Amino acid sequence: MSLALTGVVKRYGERVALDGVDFSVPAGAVVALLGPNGAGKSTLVSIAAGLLAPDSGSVSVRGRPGLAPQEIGIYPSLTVRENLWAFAELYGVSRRRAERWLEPFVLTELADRPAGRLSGGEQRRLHTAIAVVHRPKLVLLDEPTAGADTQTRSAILDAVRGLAGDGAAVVYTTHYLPEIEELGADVALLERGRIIASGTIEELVARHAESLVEITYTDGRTERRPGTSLHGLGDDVVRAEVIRPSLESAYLALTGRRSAE
Ligand SMILES: Nc1ncnc2c1ncn2[C@@H]1O[C@H](COP(=O)(O)OP(=O)(O)OP(=O)(O)O)[C@@H](O)[C@H]1O
Repeated sequence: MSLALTGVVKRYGERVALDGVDFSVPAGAVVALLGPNGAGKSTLVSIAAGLLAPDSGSVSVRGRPGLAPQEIGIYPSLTVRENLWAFAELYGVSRRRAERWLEPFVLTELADRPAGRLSGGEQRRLHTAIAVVHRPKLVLLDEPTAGADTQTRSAILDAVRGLAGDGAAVVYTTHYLPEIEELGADVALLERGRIIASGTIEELVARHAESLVEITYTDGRTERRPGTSLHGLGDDVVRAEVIRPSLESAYLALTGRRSAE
């Protein structure tokens, strides 16, 4: 395993952020870590990165992980190229090798621009490239596509596929389920500090998903009914959406929430 957490507990004062988590990722796998706000995803990623120590349990990591936290961390006054050089130097990676990351993250044409003057999406691509500059065996990406445009999203997804193809283990947190389906990633669902479900997308869908109709009424109430029938809806319905068995409906069945809620 490139990453293995066993029985990990983490508290912030009285608050239990992780409550006995077993989580492992083999080489070459991409595991999407899903869960509602406050479930403990960032805490788990920070522990895997070695930034936080668990209160109990054990953590085993192969090599020095590459971490892209939620908050973008770049040197704004340095150019894109110089940012890659600066982080490469920390890891003893040559400048030439560091620059190989320009292309997969669609940064070649921006290489000589100061990073502080890039758009949000461009900065996020650089931030992610920096995390992998030393070709880590374990890559930790905390909401790498938050607020990303289409180009950034697809560059990051392609890069993730490439990294896993080269044998890295990738942990990927997101609230956006279609990209998990696009990646074909395995899934671990965290809620209130516990892993409540894990497996391949197909396994989660087979075990937990059912068809649902989500009905929104004029007074703003929302109701979810099993099945796919739209018959017999009254005049007080403003919207009715059929949610077919999918990762989204499995997530809903497990957490009682839509993924974006
Ligand atoms: N530094 C901190 N001090 C106190 N409580 C914290 C701290 N960091 C996180 N928490 C709490 O621990 C719990 C887990 O937080 P965490 O940030 O790991 O969740 P998350 O799943 O990453 O959430 P999100 O999807 O909103 O990013 C939450 O209840 C949060 O309020």
